[in-house]
Amino acid sequence: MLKVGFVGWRGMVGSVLMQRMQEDGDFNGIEPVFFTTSQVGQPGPDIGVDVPTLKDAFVIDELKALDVVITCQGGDYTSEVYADLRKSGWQGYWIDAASTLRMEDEATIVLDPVNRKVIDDQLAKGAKTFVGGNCTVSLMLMGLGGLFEADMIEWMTSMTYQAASGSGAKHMRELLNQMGALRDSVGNELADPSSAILDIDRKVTAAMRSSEFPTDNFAAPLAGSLLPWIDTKLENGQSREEWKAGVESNKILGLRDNPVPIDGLCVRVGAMRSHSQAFTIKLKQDVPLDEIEDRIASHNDWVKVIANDKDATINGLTPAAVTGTLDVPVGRLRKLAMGGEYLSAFTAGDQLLWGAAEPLKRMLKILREQ
Ligand SMILES: NC(=O)C1=CN([C@@H]2O[C@H](COP(=O)(O)OP(=O)(O)OC[C@H]3O[C@@H](n4cnc5c(N)ncnc54)[C@H](OP(=O)(O)O)[C@@H]3O)[C@@H](O)[C@H]2O)C=CC1
Ligand SMILES: N[C@@H](CC(=O)OP(=O)(O)O)C(=O)O
Repeated sequence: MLKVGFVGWRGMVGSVLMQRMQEDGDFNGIEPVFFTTSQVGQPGPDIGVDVPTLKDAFVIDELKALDVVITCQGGDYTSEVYADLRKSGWQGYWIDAASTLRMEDEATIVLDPVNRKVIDDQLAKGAKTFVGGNCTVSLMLMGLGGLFEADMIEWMTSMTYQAASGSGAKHMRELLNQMGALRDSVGNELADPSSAILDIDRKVTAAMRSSEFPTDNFAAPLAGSLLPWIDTKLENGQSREEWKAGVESNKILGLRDNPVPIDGLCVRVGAMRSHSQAFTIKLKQDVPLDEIEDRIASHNDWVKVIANDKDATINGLTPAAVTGTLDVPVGRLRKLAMGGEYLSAFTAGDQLLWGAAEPLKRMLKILREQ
């Protein structure tokens, strides 16, 4: 029976992983061991079977006893522990949600509905380190996998609309507090249907710009606004989040020698949980729209083509519609005015599921099936 250690199980990604593993009975047939960086000796989570008390996630000898480590603890933890654990001679499987190791040669980025063959090839070569991809990258590939599989894309841009949850729990709370502060700043005016909208607008803008407005986490107003920068700046002017689109997608697809150029702008918006993206896709050829729709829809069990009309779009192609589901709707599919080789598309998906927890959960399953 595989002895599997879980680190970071009570964080946002980790909690979703626990929930999904319980739903699918994934704790049956493994020996789970739970770790912590802050609560050593406290009871482990309730997963329906007895588990030992929490172990210290920094003790290499405890980790060495495991066949598999799954960590959703974050990049700092990976940086602190991974190299020492490997140096100690540990030959187990490391499955990680953090970005730290993604572009390392020894790491395979996992998204098995898209790159099962790459994963199997790496396993056959003895690979032991498997990392989930960036959330927007994984969701883009789940949505457009059919076009990549058919080698139809010459280049593409991805313009993202990323939810507060991508930054963590504290940011989700801050977004709600910002929304509440804006609403409270005009409570009296909203109660009076005859109050002037320009007065409401002026007061809301003043509240947003006030030093009292809660911005400790985002460093700027997000509610009622947006933030066109995510993560740190690279020398070429890209944000790190934008850089990941090209390098991670091509690594996932195994296209290192002949990469598809993918670039765009990453924007934080006031959605709670679920990222959206708008794509401009330059096709290699002018392919009819119905063939494009068929290829997208038939790629995997979760992608759904949404008809390019208003009702279907606003009911099925939004963060509100997809949050908490594994669905990856793709819509707004139409040829752009630039010509028949230019395609637009829009997708939304729950970044805590396909964007984070689900690929890790499925990687553990792949290891168990070996
Ligand atoms: N958020 C996202 O959408 C995505 C995140 N990732 C990556 O996954 C990793 C983890 O991210 P995320 O889950 O957002 O991180 P969280 O901040 O939610 O959790 C990380 C750790 O914080 C500790 N912690 C401290 N206080 C609390 C509390 N009150 N409740 C829960 N946990 C607490 C826990 O460790 P302990 O029990 O040891 O104290 C927990 O494991 C990161 O590397 C991130 O980049 C990847 C894709 C998407
Ligand atoms: N950066 C993503 C979330 C995330 O954690 O990404 P990564 O796993 O690539 O660090 C966001 O802010 O929405």
